[in-house]
Amino acid sequence: MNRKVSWKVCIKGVLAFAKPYRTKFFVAFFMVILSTAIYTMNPTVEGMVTTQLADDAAKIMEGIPGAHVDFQRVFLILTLLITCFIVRALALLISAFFLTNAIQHMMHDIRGALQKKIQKLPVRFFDDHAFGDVLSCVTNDVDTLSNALQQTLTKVITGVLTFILVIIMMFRINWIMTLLALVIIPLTALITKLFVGRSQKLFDRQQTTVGELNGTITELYGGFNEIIVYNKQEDTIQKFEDVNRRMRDSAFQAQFVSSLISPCVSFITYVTIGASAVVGCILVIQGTIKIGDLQAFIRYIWQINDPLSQVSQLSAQVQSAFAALGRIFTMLNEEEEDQGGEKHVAKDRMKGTVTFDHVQFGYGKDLLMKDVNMDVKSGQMVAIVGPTGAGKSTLMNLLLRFYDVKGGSIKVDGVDIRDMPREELRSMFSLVLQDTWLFKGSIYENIRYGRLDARKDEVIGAAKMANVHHFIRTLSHGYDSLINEEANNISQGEKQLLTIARAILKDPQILILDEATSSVDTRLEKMLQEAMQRVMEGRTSFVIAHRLSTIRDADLILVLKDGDIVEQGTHEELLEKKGMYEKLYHSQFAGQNFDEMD
Ligand SMILES: Nc1ncnc2c1ncn2[C@@H]1O[C@H](COP(=O)(O)OP(=O)(O)OP(=O)(O)O)[C@@H](O)[C@H]1O
Repeated sequence: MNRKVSWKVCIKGVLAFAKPYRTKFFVAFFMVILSTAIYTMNPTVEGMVTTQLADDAAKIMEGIPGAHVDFQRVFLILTLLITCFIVRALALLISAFFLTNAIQHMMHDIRGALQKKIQKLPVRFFDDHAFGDVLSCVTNDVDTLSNALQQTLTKVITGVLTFILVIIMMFRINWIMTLLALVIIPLTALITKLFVGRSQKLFDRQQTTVGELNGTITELYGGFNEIIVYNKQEDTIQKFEDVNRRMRDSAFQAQFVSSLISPCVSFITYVTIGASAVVGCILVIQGTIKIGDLQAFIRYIWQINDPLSQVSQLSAQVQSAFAALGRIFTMLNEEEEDQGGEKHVAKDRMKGTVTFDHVQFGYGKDLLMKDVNMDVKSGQMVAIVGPTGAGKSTLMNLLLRFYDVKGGSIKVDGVDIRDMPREELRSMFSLVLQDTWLFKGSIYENIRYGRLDARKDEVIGAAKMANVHHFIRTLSHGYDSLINEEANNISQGEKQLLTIARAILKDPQILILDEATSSVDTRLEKMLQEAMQRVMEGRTSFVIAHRLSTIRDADLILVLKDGDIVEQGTHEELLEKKGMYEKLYHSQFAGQNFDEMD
């Protein structure tokens, strides 16, 4: 997902999420500043001890009467030093607590906002956004942002502050030595630029190989059974080995080149320290600076080296954090599905009549449906047949207002569905699809999803009507048996029976059924047929049909081809017409399904 909103929007957005926790952020950053200030003070205080001891020793050596080591002053400075350490440790602790607390609350809010947003997105959003992309936005991108705020932000603030304070402290000691030591900055920058440029390319290659490795693993594990059946284990190992080897080589090169930065920067630092020590010693001998100042100065060179050596790593983290920020706020600024009109259908007038009036529709610029008309009375059963890609699912997508018509209108109980609140429209429907959706939870919860306020006896009643009660009873935990995340611990037909029970429980005015294909055994197929007959009783139903048995009794059969209804009528009427339906009908005796026909 690419960023479609400006940085201004992103920054404003992130600040809005941070606002409720501003006091915590303020305390955390104040503590970070305090700890950095103490950190840069330490070398000077340590230097004071050395200077004191050196001065006292010199006086004793010179034999000055009364000369002695001033332990009282030494202890005073050491106490100051220890106090600094304690205060710094406390400041770091407090800042970590408040920062983590504020950031995790903020991430919780961002994840919640993303989830709310996804629920409000129009179905068409998922036509051009991969599911993986959306998933990665809610998980990976929020994680990247969290890490960036948690670690990178503190490191950047500490680094910049340390850099400024250390330079001030160095100038305070001696400006000549400082100018000499500052050579370290352009040299480090040069080395970093040189290596980062190279390692960035290698890291990109490593990332691409990681993507390939993921793809290969998904493909291989996803097709586990097929691979075994086709005896392709050896090929599989070979294929994996190939990507794995490339992964090893690219990871090695990337890591090796980037690991060179640190020793090179350290080398420059050592040379600078050596040079500073020589100049420093001369200045100490001349009496321009104290010995403790020299010691402090060398410690400062180390302190300045720290943020410098982290620049490349930090800049990569900052870049990926900004990329994540861009994706998050692009998602949060996506256009939501409008909630529909204000026209309500009174509860007692909800009958489930459906009219398509000169409907035109296309997913893109071209029209798939040019002129679709139908009139379905309350309680009628409508069968929809046609070859694959004819537009059967599209017809249902329009009825549920997943997409809006481009011409004409669709009316439910006499009201144009665009004038109805979407929620009200959808509350009139139940869906039973081939591609069943069950969630991780008990069977009871899965059926009750149809109507959350249903009593236990109503859930059991629905299961009985759906022919699935007996099956549930055979499970060791009955209605409390758990369905796992992939719902692969029960069969396809049983899953569909459960979704029928869910649909029955909802007691909708209109039902959309995608008839099961031949993937279930004869016994289950019979149970499914029975259950479907029961759920259809007394309500308007649309059945995307694949077999004859369902079609014969339908009140209306719609024959679709290339998006349009080419024939409609009852089974007998359509047979008499001797048109496409008759052709499809006879082809079924030859063993084909309707949707396999052209
Ligand atoms: N989200 C979409 N975006 C673009 N085109 C789509 C989309 N969904 C379906 N189509 C296209 O619209 C046409 C009708 O598809 P539809 O899924 O309605 O057919 P169908 O009759 O239900 O087919 P099947 O029996 O295979 O499920 C097809 O050409 C399909 O490729």
